[in-house]
Amino acid sequence: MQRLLASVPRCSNAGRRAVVGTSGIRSVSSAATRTLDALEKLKKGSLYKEAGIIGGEEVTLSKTFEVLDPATLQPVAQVPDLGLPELDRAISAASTAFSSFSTTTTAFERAAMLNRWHALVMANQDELAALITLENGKPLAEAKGEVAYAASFMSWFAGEAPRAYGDVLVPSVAGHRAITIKQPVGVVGILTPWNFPAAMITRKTAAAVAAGCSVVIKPDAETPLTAIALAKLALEAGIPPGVINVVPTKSALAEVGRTLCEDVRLRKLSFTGSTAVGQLLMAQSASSLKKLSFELGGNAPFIVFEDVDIDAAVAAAVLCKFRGSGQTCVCANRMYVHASVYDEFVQKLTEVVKGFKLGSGFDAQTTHGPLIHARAIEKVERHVADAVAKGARVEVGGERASAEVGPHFYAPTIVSGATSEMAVAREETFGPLAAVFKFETEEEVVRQANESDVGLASYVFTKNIARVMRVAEKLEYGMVGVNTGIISDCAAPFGGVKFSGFGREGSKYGLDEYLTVKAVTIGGGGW
Ligand SMILES: NC(=O)c1ccc[n+]([C@@H]2O[C@H](COP(=O)([O-])OP(=O)(O)OC[C@H]3O[C@@H](n4cnc5c(N)ncnc54)[C@H](O)[C@@H]3O)[C@@H](O)[C@H]2O)c1
Ligand SMILES: O=CCCC(=O)O
Repeated sequence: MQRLLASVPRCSNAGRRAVVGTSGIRSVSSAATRTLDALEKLKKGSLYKEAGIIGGEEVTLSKTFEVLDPATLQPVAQVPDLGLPELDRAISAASTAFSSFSTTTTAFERAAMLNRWHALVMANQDELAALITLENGKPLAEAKGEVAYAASFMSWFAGEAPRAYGDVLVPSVAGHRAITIKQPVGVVGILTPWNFPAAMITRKTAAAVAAGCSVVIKPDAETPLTAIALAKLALEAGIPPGVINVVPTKSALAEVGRTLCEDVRLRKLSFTGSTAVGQLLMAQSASSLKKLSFELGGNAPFIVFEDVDIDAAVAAAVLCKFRGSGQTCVCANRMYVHASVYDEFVQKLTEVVKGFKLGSGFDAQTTHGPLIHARAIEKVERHVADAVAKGARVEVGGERASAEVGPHFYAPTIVSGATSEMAVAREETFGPLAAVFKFETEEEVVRQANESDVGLASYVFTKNIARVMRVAEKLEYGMVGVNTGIISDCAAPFGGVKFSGFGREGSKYGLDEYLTVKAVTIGGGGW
């Protein structure tokens, strides 16, 4: 604690309110004190751990890496920087655990474990949310929502575990009988991003546990604390040691990533993150031919036709675009609005965004937190500058937030007059920039929406049911939200097409990612 306190940059104007830039967005600048208070409280609890988890044991190392609060850049933890020797131990522990877990537990027992894990996570919702806010920066209320979302995958897959049905087949060979059985795929490597420190882990891990697999999780180095806490609660819930292992690493990221791909003791890899890293992991997995599920980047179109309730479309756009300060893979990236309602939509959206309050996620007044790192800010800046240079108009924001708010804040921004020549049309911003495009016809907007190499989420707003079906069928995306900006649901399959990857998470399809189908053909007759 002393070590961390000593390196904290003290906020000279703690408690004062600031008005950000020219945008009129108000924010709060007592973040450093709030982070320290939260940290102190977390350290008194049982979930804050600076350790890897291997075979059920906490693993520490003298070599550590620093975890920062992105709102203030204060160090909030020193986590062991594990490397290949510890990864090897984790894979061994997972392999040993798999032998017994996959054969000696029934699906009902695994469901009971998942339900107990769910109960413990929800009982510790506040503490887990504080960990998420500490290392990711999202507002506490949003972090609490993420904890509930993360837990929903535990109860969902508890329900799915006993439903790993096989089939009775009708063989073409006389005298044969045949069935299929589904079996756990084996040890799974799980690589997760920083934007949902809890939910991206549980969406994969709960399905794996339901199927009877064991896992080795490599959390993002920006947000390892939540992963460690979840693994501790899994042990408390009775999930056997070695079934869930967590290997935090920073300096050995490339080697650990490569080993997770190449090691044949792992039979599956599940990754959520950027397309570029997904391509690297797929190439590295060629030699081991393991099963892969990749949920990669998006560039979501958000289409508003002229026949909608504009207030409802604006409310949905706000949630869809600015959740996590624009750092979710399903955030709207290109807003296409029909020419006849364009001005009204832009004006109403701008009014709402002007009311946002940037600041520490621990401040109850904060509506939007920081971006995760400097590269994220630079990308938003590049997209805004490019759009403005090509003729877009900044309606609100358009610049970094004032330094008083914090080093990683970008003012939530709306640009109108966006066109397909702009970088924001082709690349995912992954930040708080809403680019609004104008369109005239259904045909034109569907063509523009599909002019993307990725295909994760898409959104359509219209009251015309025939148009809903036409457009939903034509959109080259894995997910289509109709008259809603929120599509994330444990019951619905989550995943993309094209360069957004493959595989589906959550839903009745999510379990299959962790199972293999075996055909059992019985000859010999006698029946
Ligand atoms: N689909 C999502 O939920 C999601 C989440 C985070 C980031 N992204 C995408 O990534 C972009 C930028 O985010 P970023 O800067 O964190 O991206 P990044 O490509 O640097 O990292 C993404 C993830 O890949 C991991 N990673 C990086 N190199 C690796 C390697 N050699 N082996 C194994 N794992 C490796 C990182 O630890 C991180 O978890 C965004 O614009 C977005 O498109 C998507
Ligand atoms: O960012 C990736 C996941 C987003 C979600 O599950 O809502």
